[in-house]
Amino acid sequence: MSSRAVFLDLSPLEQGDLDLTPLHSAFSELVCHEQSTADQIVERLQGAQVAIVNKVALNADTLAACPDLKLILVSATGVNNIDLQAAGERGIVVCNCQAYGTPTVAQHTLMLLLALATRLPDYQAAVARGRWQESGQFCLLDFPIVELEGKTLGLLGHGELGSAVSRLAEAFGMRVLVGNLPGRPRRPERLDLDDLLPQVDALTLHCPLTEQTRNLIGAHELQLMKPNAFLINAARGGLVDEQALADALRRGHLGGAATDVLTSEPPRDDNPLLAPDLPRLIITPHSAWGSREARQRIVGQLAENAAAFFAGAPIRQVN
Ligand SMILES: NC(=O)C1=CN([C@@H]2O[C@H](COP(=O)(O)OP(=O)(O)OC[C@H]3O[C@@H](n4cnc5c(N)ncnc54)[C@H](O)[C@@H]3O)[C@@H](O)[C@H]2O)C=CC1
Ligand SMILES: O=C(O)C(=O)CO
Repeated sequence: MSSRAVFLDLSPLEQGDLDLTPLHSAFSELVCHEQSTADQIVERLQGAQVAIVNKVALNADTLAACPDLKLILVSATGVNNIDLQAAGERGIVVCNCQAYGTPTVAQHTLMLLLALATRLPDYQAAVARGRWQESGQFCLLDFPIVELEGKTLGLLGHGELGSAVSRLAEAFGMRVLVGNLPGRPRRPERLDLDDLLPQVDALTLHCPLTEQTRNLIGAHELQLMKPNAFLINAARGGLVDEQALADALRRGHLGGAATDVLTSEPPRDDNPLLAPDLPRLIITPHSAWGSREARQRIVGQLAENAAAFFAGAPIRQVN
């Protein structure tokens, strides 16, 4: 099989610091685009057997208009941007990258939890405003600090990243509880959401975005959480109802929230979580995965996935 591959959105992966040789060696021809808008996708994929995407959406109509396509390589773990069913119906194999950034994403998640517990953004802003010099004492303690040891962390998603976060949280002396997820077989050793939420001091999300997990955390779930609990989302924006979270923070219901992901990325200015008056909210720009080490592992996995597919034994196939 000839192997013409088109990478539709290389720019988030390649920041000028990677060795792309394995990727170029994996195909007879590789065309790379920095980014592709929705109306460029079909034209760019004409004659391509392989599409490589990170967050570009490949829906049923797009796939129908690309009859040569045999393989989609996702340069990420999350595959919610691909219509997996439509791909399967057309005999297109979809492979993702797995465990490529476990230390990087887990440290980011813990960083968000630590920043919430220690009120890092508030103290940093206070020092920048000159509050320390004015304080008349050696320290500034304007914002209550939470000790994590002995507190309970709830996990929704206990795969690669959830397990790594669990290990780090246990190293901080936290008790970890895992929740059952909609769309997955119920496991007796895990807690149903309504039982889990009132018990946790912090909740962190590490599951995929699917139709069943969309708005997993909405107004009802936020209300079940302790009024001083933390919510952390380094998985996918659609897992949390953003308006409900903004309302809860404004009411002072949560101790704080931190998110690395928003429902649409890049976000629009009218995203409810970008409102300037929201207290105790930390936002990072979907940067949790982005160490050079993690991005280089993605390059390696994309090349491995391509080689395995051409050898007739696909690996990391998700459909
Ligand atoms: N912010 C970032 O930079 C990154 C975000 N992610 C997100 O984190 C998510 C989790 O990544 P990993 O832990 O590596 O994945 P994983 O596949 O190892 O673990 C996923 C967890 O969710 C559960 N799960 C799987 N399919 C499900 C479904 N259909 N419905 C409900 N639950 C399901 C699994 O049981 C498992 O507990 C990814 O799907 C991705 O969306 C991943 C990497 C980087
Ligand atoms: O790997 C993922 O799912 C990410 O979101 C990073 O691209």
